[in-house]
Amino acid sequence: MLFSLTRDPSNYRLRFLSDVAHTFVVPVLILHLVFWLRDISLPSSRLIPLDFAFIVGWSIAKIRLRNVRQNREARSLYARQIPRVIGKWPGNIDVLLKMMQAFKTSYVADVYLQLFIEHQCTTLNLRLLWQDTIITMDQEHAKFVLATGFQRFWRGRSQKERLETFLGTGIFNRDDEVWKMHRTTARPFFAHDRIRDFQIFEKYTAHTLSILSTNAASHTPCEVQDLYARFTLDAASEFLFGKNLDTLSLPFPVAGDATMGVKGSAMEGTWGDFAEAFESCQQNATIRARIGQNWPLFELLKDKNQRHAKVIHDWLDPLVRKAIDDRLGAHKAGVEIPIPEKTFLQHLADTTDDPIVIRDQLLSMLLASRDTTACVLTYITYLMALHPDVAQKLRAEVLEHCGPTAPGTFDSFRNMKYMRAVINETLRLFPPVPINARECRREGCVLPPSDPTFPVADNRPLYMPANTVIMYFPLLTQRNQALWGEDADEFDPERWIQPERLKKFVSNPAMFTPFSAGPRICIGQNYAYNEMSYFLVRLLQQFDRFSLSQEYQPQESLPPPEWKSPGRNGRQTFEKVWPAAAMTLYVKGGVWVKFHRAK
Ligand code: HEM
Repeated sequence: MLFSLTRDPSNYRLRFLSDVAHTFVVPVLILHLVFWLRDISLPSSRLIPLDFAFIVGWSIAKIRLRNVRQNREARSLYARQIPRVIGKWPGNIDVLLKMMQAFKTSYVADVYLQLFIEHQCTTLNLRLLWQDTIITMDQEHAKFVLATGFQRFWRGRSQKERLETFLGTGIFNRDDEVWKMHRTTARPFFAHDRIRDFQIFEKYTAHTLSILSTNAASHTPCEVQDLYARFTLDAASEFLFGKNLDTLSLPFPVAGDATMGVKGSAMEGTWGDFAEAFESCQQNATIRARIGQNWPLFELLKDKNQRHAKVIHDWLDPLVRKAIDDRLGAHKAGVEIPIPEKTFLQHLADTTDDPIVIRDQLLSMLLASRDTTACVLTYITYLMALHPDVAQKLRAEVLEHCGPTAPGTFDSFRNMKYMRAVINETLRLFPPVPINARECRREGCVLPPSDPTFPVADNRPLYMPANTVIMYFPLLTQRNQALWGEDADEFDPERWIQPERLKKFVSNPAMFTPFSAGPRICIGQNYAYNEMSYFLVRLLQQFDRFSLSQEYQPQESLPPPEWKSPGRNGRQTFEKVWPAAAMTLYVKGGVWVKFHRAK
């Protein structure tokens, strides 16, 4: 009974208390039972230290036993253990503290990259607080987890616990049958003819560009991360539930007056409340992941996502209620809307009566469509500001295929090779999901041979323990010099065009997986390419230069000087913004950019 209750991800406190009981209470009970059976009685001055010593001894024995079991299983599979980080303090507490400190100022994912370099391997066991936690930047291991060994992994309990209050039963937070049900429901809405209708993109692109034009006329910079998040949210909300949330009409952060929000700029009003809640939930989920499975210790009395989840639910619940009422009304009147004319929300309301399931699925879709696409557009704008030659070349291609006023079409996107190259190169350097995780199911397994990043002396494959989290890093794999060449950190769209360089990726597609891979590959990939291409065509028809306005960035969002100190390498030595990750990639403090109208 208790076991099944602790398996429900919303009972994370109970699960944590049960773990605590197993560690501290069970050994003491056993010890006292032995004393009682043997009729031994000790004064508490001796009993308490004895209890303590027994708990320590019990825990050490459990860890040793686990090691023995894992070694035995690894041997039986002709595999070896994943190399382990060995800190100076028990439980690698020193490593954990060092990592937590480094997270505050380090370049995105650099904490992990340094560990890989130090240990000269692409897959490592952090063993933080005696818990196995595998990290990998190995493209072969990530491919196995996501695709070829898909059946052996799932999102697992720890990920669901972290996200339950925020994403609940939505597609990102479920496995097996519920996940399949969500995917089957969503798939028809991403069919070719649905996503080739660009009217919605036109409407919200026009609104976004009118805002940019007003700012450009007064030479005022714009905070693009916030602007693009509104563009993608408004477009997605109309696409998914036929309703304009109209966040593009709400007040914007003011240049020179903006302060730091949870991720980007702080905003006010109802949009500010929603954005703050949305971003806080993502931030909390990331902090929980860093702490590991003992995070409930810090939230025993208060779930830090509860308040934020309520703000988000208050936004979505009326929409869900209306969809269910409309469906009931239509049913009574004997009206049946054909599937091609239904919105995703109407379709969801037809498949279930449960408002919570509908809301959770909507929320997952909004998260998927807003932050990811906005992230790519933000980084494209940033990179065009750093590389005016790329902006010029892209603009020339846009004018060649669409002229100065015609909208982009599906066929023109297919022919705009440079556009695709710029988008892919941005996705390579700044994948919107830069870090992700899965959990090995109840049986351990063997990972395939490592990629060629580091020489490996022992040829035996690595053993992946059961019920263990594995974190993988598309951002590190996609910047790995061993796979991409020495210029892996440079922004160079030509690598997607020059046949010799493109060959690398064509013969080894697992080195580029911004949309993930395998059965859970992104369902909105084509929608996203279309939306980004559509927007870029319109943007470049009107604007030809973009300049960063770093003087408007909040001071604490500027890249820290130590990124340029000797011994540092990679993009951090020349980055002009602070990329950071909280479920999705973003720019700390947002990006202030001046747009220059084409003559
Ligand atoms: C540049 C834009 C995008 C990128 C880079 C991206 C990336 C990803 C990635 C990496 C995953 C896998 C996450 C995981 O398994 O943990 C994913 C899943 C998903 N994406 Fe996207 N995405 C983008 C845009 C979109 C859009 C626009 C939509 C919908 C409107 C969407 C809908 C989804 C859904 C529903 C899933 C869950 C699939 C499943 O679990 O079966 N994505 N996306």
